[in-house]
Amino acid sequence: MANELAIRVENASVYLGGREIIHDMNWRVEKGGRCFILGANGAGKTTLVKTLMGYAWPKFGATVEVLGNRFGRTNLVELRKKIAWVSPCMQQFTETDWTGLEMVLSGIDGTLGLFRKPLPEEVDQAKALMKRFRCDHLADQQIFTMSSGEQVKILIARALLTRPELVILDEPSVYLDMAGREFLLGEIEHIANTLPEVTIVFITQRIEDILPVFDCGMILAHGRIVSSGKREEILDEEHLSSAFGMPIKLIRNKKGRFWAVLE
Ligand SMILES: Nc1ncnc2c1ncn2[C@@H]1O[C@H](COP(=O)(O)OP(=O)(O)OP(=O)(O)O)[C@@H](O)[C@H]1O
Repeated sequence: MANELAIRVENASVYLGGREIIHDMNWRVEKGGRCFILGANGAGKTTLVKTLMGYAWPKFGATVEVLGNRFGRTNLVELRKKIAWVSPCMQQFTETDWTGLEMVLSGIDGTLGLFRKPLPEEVDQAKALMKRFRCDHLADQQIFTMSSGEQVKILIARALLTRPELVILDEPSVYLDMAGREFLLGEIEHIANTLPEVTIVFITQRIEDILPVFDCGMILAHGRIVSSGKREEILDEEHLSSAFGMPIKLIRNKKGRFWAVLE
């Protein structure tokens, strides 16, 4: 029997501002999969995520199915509660007087903001997650006063509070310094190793961020999948040089991570 799918996208072309941004995309991710999307600026990564969230729609004739829910026949508000999307662009919603703890707690109902009094056990869970991501000292600090890296940690803690079935990490390390990034990647690896039932999509423009636990993926360029499949097969110099439009050499470290250097 075929494995169940968490994501099924077929014949999807997405237009924004009158321009075709995603071109006739076909993509599948199995439930419990750990999948990466690598692409340069403007490749279409965020547009693809917006399509999965139902914020952007492909033209007629496409199929988008997420966690078994076929778009056009499903309640997107309910579906979004099962998806944790962590994106630096969410920070535009954080310019408020919410504190770190309130922001994390808003994850309970998948809303940006608190619309009910949380239960004591929900507060405990939120505090435990903040501790795990080393941002518990930010509980009473207003979000807009935090650094970008601190905000990202808060957003990740918030995302996990929803107990999601699908986690989309949209360039989560982009604002972090080197130590912060390595800490975050370690936590992501831990999540990937301890929550086998959760599907994780990791989006990045940095090759070195793709941990070996993300064993399959795609390289996206100009709204098209230029290669997809097993991590080891597609992260090669030829594919990467073509996707980023420059000659790239790869160095592989002992833990199986790749580092790009210019030729
Ligand atoms: N609302 C919009 N209207 C018109 N064009 C858009 C819109 N949103 C995105 N685009 C264009 O679509 C292309 C892909 O953008 P997208 O944000 O999906 O790329 P990305 O891979 O996420 O890039 P980055 O790594 O820079 O965030 C870009 O050329 C962008 O200008």
